[in-house]
Amino acid sequence: MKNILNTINSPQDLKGLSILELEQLAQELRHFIINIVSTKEGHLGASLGVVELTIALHYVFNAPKDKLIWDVGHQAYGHKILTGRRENFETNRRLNGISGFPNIFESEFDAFGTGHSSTSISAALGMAMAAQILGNKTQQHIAVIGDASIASGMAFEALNHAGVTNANLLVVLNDNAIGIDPSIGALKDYLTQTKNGKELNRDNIFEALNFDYSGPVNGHDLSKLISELNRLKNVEGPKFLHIVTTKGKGLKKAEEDQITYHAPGKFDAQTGDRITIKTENSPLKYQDVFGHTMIELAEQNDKIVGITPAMPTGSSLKYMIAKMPNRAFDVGIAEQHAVTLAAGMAKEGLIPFCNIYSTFLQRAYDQVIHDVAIQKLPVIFCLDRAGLVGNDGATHHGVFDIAFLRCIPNLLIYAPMNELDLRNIMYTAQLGLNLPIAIRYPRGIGEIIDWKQPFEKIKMGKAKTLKKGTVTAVLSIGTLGNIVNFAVDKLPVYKKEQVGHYNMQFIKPLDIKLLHDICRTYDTLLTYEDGVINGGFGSAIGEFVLKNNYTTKVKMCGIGDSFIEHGKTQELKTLAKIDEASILNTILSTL
Ligand SMILES: Cc1ncc(C[n+]2csc(CCOP(=O)(O)OP(=O)(O)O)c2C)c(N)n1
Ligand SMILES: CC(=O)[C@@H](O)[C@H](O)COP(=O)(O)O
Ligand SMILES: [Mg+2]
Repeated sequence: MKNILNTINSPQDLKGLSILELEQLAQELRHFIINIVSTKEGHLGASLGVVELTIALHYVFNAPKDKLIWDVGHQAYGHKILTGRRENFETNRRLNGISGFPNIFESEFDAFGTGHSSTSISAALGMAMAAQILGNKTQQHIAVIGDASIASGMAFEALNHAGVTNANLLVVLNDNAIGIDPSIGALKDYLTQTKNGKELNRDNIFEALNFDYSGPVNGHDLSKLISELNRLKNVEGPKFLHIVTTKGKGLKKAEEDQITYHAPGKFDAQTGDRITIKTENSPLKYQDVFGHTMIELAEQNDKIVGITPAMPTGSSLKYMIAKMPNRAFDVGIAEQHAVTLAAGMAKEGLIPFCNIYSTFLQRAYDQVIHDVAIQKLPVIFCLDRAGLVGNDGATHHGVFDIAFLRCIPNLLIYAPMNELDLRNIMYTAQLGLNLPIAIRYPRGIGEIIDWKQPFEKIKMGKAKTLKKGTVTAVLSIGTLGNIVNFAVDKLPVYKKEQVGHYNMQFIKPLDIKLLHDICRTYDTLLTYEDGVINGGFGSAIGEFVLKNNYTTKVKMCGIGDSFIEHGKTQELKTLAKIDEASILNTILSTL
């Protein structure tokens, strides 16, 4: 049989195909995605689930003239492959390769950049309203959003607004009943009832919001999808199509274990078996240290509760959710709610550990200030994925948190250098700090195999002197300090004596006494952080030096004033000059 996928270089090439040919194309597209993701890694289940939808949308609509927006964008692999990126799809998420998410700089077919969830309806509505204002009557606007993403506040805000406009907007709800972890909440229950034909005499929620609702439609039935999309194309105003799909469709293992196969790493393309590297006698991931320590602490202190907005597996709060379901909560993709929920609990005397990926906390900035910090509520924020996260790229790096949190009064900020520090700060925080604290730690494995040591209390605002010197002091924050240690070790002996290294631990409050000593001793301070230097930890040190009229030189090292793209974390560290070799060179340049 002739391969059809190889003949599709743009959606125009789909237009003349029969339904049978489109169905063949769907199978080829699935295999193509499976083959590449099995070796190059990336998000799998979501793209497999929307293969038919992707083909149907590109068959019925005319992108790039019509605007197609993929919420989160982790399901857009099929879209990328059909829109001229088949040949370089194997560079997906790699350094200098294509992005794992839609990106307006990559292709005119990517109508809007995504990565963080629940933005698609607002963006599509904005485009639809722009089209009206600009007198463009023929352009179509489609937002494709998942069942977990539509439950987020931003999506509700957009639906609420769209319903009182006559904008030409189509929202396609791709309902597979799962996010990364199973979807949660009353809306999920409602959707389940709708799918089962049991709406229990309720009005349809989406019709109540003034959308023209249709569905549920089997999202793997190409002819049904095409005929429904063709009908909706000619309906005026906001429209809502509810489709039902299976995440991971077409790969048995991915259908059976949808959580793991959201982004499974390398696997055998035929059997679906994951290729895991044996990790015996290697350190755990920071996430697992967090997850197990939560249980340990919660067993000792019954005031402790855990909160995650939709990342129980990623954050490892899943262990506590499984063991203590009444004290650990997945609240769905709801970062703002997660923060204020934690504030409410803290106000009533509970000790909430609110675990949020650094990048997703950006969503809840006002809540951190308005609901937590102003009221000095002792919420313990565990900011997972702080620093460079690697292949997810610019939308996901946790590089802004130090800069955007440092300016908030009443908030303590701490970065552990290793697992023991992480455990000890978690222990210390739950003893009672009377202030909120943000604990930032990176994605991935740590440094220490024997991490389960007895807890020790950490002194607030105290840095650790790792090594004394005479000429240059390196001031580091977090796990980057380990790389600085390696770099310092590589210095020639007579130069090594000149270099001091301080693990500052607290970005706020700074260890002022030690900083005075350091400024009196050294000619140059080198600050190292895995976050932006504009406004970050280095800026804090620079401000200290300026305020106290020291003449000490300060060189700030970290992420500069540009977005870091995708690639292996190690590659990105090298680009940002926060890898061992660059640190060594920078230190040498100051001696
Ligand atoms: C604001 C935000 N919070 C969390 C995430 C992490 N995240 C990525 S995909 C996803 C689940 C999305 O589920 P759904 O919308 O149902 O799409 P599906 O994967 O099922 O296609 C989550 C929680 C994110 N990208 N953005
Ligand atoms: C699309 C998305 O936002 C998530 O799937 C994210 O890629 C998860 O990142 P981790 O792999 O670091 O949990
Ligand atoms: Mg889903």
